[in-house]
Amino acid sequence: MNGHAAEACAETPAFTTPVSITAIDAEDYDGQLDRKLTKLKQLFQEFDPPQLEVFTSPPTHYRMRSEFTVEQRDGPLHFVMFDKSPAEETAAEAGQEAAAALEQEQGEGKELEQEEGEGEPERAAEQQAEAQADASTSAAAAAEAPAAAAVAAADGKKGKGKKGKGKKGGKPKGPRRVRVDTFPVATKQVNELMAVVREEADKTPELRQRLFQVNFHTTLAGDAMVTLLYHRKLGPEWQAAAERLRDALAATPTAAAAGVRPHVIGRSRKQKIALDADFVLERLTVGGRTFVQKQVEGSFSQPNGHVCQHMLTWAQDVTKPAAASEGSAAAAAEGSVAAEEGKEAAAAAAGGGVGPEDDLLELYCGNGNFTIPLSANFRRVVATEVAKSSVEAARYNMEANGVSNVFLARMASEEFAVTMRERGSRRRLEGLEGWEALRLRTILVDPPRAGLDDFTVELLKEFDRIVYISCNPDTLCANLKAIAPTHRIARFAAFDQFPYTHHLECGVYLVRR
Ligand SMILES: C[S@@+](CC[C@H](N)C(=O)[O-])C[C@H]1O[C@@H](n2cnc3c(N)ncnc32)[C@H](O)[C@@H]1O
Repeated sequence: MNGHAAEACAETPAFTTPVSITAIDAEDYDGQLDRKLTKLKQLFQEFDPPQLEVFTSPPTHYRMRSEFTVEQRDGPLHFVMFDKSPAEETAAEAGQEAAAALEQEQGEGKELEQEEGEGEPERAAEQQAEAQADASTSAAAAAEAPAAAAVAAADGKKGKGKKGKGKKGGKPKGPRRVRVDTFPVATKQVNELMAVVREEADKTPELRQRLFQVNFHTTLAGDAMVTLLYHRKLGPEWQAAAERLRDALAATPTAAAAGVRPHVIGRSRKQKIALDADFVLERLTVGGRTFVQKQVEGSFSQPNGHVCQHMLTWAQDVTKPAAASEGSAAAAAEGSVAAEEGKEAAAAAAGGGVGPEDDLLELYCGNGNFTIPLSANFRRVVATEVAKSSVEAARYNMEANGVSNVFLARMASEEFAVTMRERGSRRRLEGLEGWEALRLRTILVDPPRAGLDDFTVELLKEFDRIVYISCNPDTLCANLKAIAPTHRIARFAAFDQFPYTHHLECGVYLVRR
C-alpha cells in the first residue's frame, strides 16, 4: 500500500511539536510568528523558493471553533483544557491517544448517518480517508485545545490498557488540567456563549447531567452553533432545557446584534438532536466579493476565518488567468506583511499563468471553500472530496453562490488519481461529460496533515501548475522532494492560521520547469 508523506525533511525541527495554548502572550504575536517563519524558511531552502508572502492573524480572538471538556466533579461546572508544554511530550502523547479514542467514539455515532448498503470496494478506502479527515479536522485543534483528551480519560471506556502509561515513579504525568473561564484565542462570540452555557448548565440538571464536552462553532457573520456531548441518552426533558438554553444564547451580544439564534445540538452515543440546524452559515470576502459558506457540525472547516480569507484571496490570485504578476502585489498588500516581497514573488511567477480555456482539478475540496471563489478563474472545475457531509455542503454552497461550472465527485483522492491515469470510467464520475476534452493543466490540493499519498503525488507531476495548500510544512516538504525535479516554486506563502502553536499553514504555487 502506498504511504503518506509522514517523514519530515531531515534535520529540521518538526512543526508538529505540541505547544501550550492556554497561556498566550499577545504582545509576542510578531515574535512567535517570526520564529515559525525562520524555521519554515530553513525547512524549504533546499527548494530555492521565491520571497515568502506572509499573512498574519489577529493576535487574539481569531479561532472560530473551540472544544472544552466539562469538569463538574467538585461542585460548580466549569470548562477545562489540557495544557501541553514542549517539555510535556509524554503527556502530549497520552492526550493524543485519548483524543483519538474520542474520534473513534464519535465515529461510532456517525455510523448512523452513513448510507446503508454502500458495499462497493471503494467504501473501505473512503472510510479510512474519512477517519483521516476527521483526525485532520481535530489535529490542529488538538494542539490548541486538546480538551477531547479528558473525555476518553474521564470516561475510561476507551484505551483503558494505555492509561497506566503516563505514570512513572508514582508521579502522574499528563497534560495539566487548566480551568478556562475565558479563552482569548477563541472569538469574542465563543467567549460570550461559553459564559451562558456554563451558567445555564450549572443550574439546570437536564443540561448538566453527564455532560462531558461542549463544542462551540462561530462565524465572522455572527451565526453560531453549540454542541453538548453526553454520556447518557437524551430525551424530551433535555430538548426542553436545550430550547431554553438556545433563547439565552440568542440574547448574547454578538448573536443579538447579528439577529441570529445559535443552534444547539445534543450528542450522545449513536444519538444526535439538532435544534433548528446542524450547520452555520459563514460569509467570507474574497477578492472584493462575499461568498456564503455552509459549515456543518463535525465536518472540516478552516478554523481561522480571517486568515482563511487571505488564503482564498491568495489562491484566487495565483490562478488568475494570465495576470498573476499584477494580482500578487494586491494579495501581498492585503496581508499585513510583505508587499515588497509579494512583488518579487510576482516576478518569479511570471510565465506560469492560467489560460482562459483552462480547467481546474481540485482534490480535498471539503465544503467548496477554495472551489467556489476559484471557479471564476476557470472554464470548468472538477472537484473531489471523500467526506459525505462535506460533499453535501459543497453542493449547497455552489448553489447558494450561483456557481454552475463545477463537477463534484465524492471520491478519495487516491481513487481519483488511479482513475485519471487509467482514463477509466467509474460510477462516481458519471455525469462528467466531455471528460476527454477537459484541459486539466492546473491542480489544487489541500490534504489533511498526513500530506499526499504516492498515487496523488504522481498525479500532481502530470500538471503544469500546482497549487498546494498545506497545514503541515513537514509533510508538504516531504511531498515537494518528489515534485521538485519537475516543478519549481513560483509563489510561496505562509498563513498564520494557528498563532502561538507550532502549526503553520502554507501555500505553494509550482510551475513546470
Ligand atoms: C485540510 S481539509 C481541506 C478542505 C477544504 N479544502 C477547505 O479549505 O476547507 C482536507 C479535506 O480532505 C478530505 N480528505 C481527507 N482524506 C481524503 C482522501 N483520501 N481523499 C479525498 N479527500 C480526503 C477531508 O474530508 C477534508 O475535507
